[in-house]
Amino acid sequence: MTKTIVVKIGTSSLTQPETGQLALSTIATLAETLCNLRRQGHRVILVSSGAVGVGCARLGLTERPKAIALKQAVAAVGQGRLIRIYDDLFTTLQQAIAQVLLTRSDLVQRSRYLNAYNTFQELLGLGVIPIVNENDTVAIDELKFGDNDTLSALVASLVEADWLFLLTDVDRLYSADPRSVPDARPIALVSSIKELAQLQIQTGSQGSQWGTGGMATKISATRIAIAAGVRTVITQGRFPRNIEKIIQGELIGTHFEPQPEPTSARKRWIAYGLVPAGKLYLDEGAIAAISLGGKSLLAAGIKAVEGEFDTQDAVQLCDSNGNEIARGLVNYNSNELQKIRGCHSREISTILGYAGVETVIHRDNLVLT
Ligand SMILES: Nc1ncnc2c1ncn2[C@@H]1O[C@H](COP(=O)(O)OP(=O)(O)O)[C@@H](O)[C@H]1O
Ligand SMILES: N[C@@H](CCC(=O)OP(=O)(O)O)C(=O)O
Repeated sequence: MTKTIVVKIGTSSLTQPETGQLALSTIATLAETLCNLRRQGHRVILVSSGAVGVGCARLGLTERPKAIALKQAVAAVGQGRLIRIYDDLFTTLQQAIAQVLLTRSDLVQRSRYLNAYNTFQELLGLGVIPIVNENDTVAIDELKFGDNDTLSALVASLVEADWLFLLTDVDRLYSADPRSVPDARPIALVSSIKELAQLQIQTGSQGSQWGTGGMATKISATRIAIAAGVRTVITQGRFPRNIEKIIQGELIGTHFEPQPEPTSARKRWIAYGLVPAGKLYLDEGAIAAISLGGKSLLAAGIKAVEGEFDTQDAVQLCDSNGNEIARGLVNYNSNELQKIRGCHSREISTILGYAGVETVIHRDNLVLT
């Protein structure tokens, strides 16, 4: 049966740790593996990091630049070389590829989100393997994916993939970073988002020398993917052939079971496509009503409002410690909410001087995260 498979490979797997030069044999084996999957009839998307790492190697820089403009310039050098190498390898294997460079704002606007969806469908329909990266050269700080783990999960969610493979330089997820905690416990299977939270994985502060987010971004990406119904696997990039073995049923790496009832496409867009413009801090009653009762959010349950936002913007809903519980589209802007927070819905028209809707966020526009 045809499956949609998204594979994300990180800089740490694409490059040699000592020299920063490309790990050519890994990339070639990855290309062969993805071509095999295509020949078996699967639809394949590759999310490839490496623009900054390859750009650094090309320019003789020995560490990842911190200054934004330099990083963007280096990414422009590296992305061209990276795609050239992929094109050479895939062309040898008679497989067409496409370069898809996305920015965060491509997913914010609903029309552009749907446009990205249509383009992926068209490419997959043509039998092409899209090779996706963040458009690092133009991405601005306030509006970027920041790491390709998140980008790959959003792409997997967008195309409703069956599988997401996060290829990295460790063989699986551990209870803590195995580099600094040698007796960290390996994890083979995580069967729900709840179990993932209960495991309380320690991720340290960052990843390998060239990687961006370390394991922390892989875990948050996994949450996005499994909520969208995508089976996710964290495994070692050095052995790309394992992807085929895993699809055939071998338990290699760490497997995350998808949520049985995935969140709807529109709610996924609200939760992960949009960038939240503010925060609403809720009282216990409101938290119980939205998370257990499936209710809409009313003004009475809002304790505090943070940020400046407009009607229909996305906001985060948090408990008093700032932990996010849900996201949603607001029916009032931040100025209005400052005035009506904590008030009963029937008081809204008196306070604002005009009649507004009863709910601050209707349950159809509210997603538990
Ligand atoms: N709990 C954990 N389990 C496994 N690896 C972890 C964990 N916490 C941190 N890490 C580190 O995350 C690194 C992989 O992340 P990163 O360098 O960003 O890779 P990539 O370039 O593949 O995205 C590993 O090298 C490992 O040291
Ligand atoms: N877009 C950046 C990669 C960002 C990123 O997430 O890197 P990595 O942690 O190696 O997957 C690049 O191409 O260098």
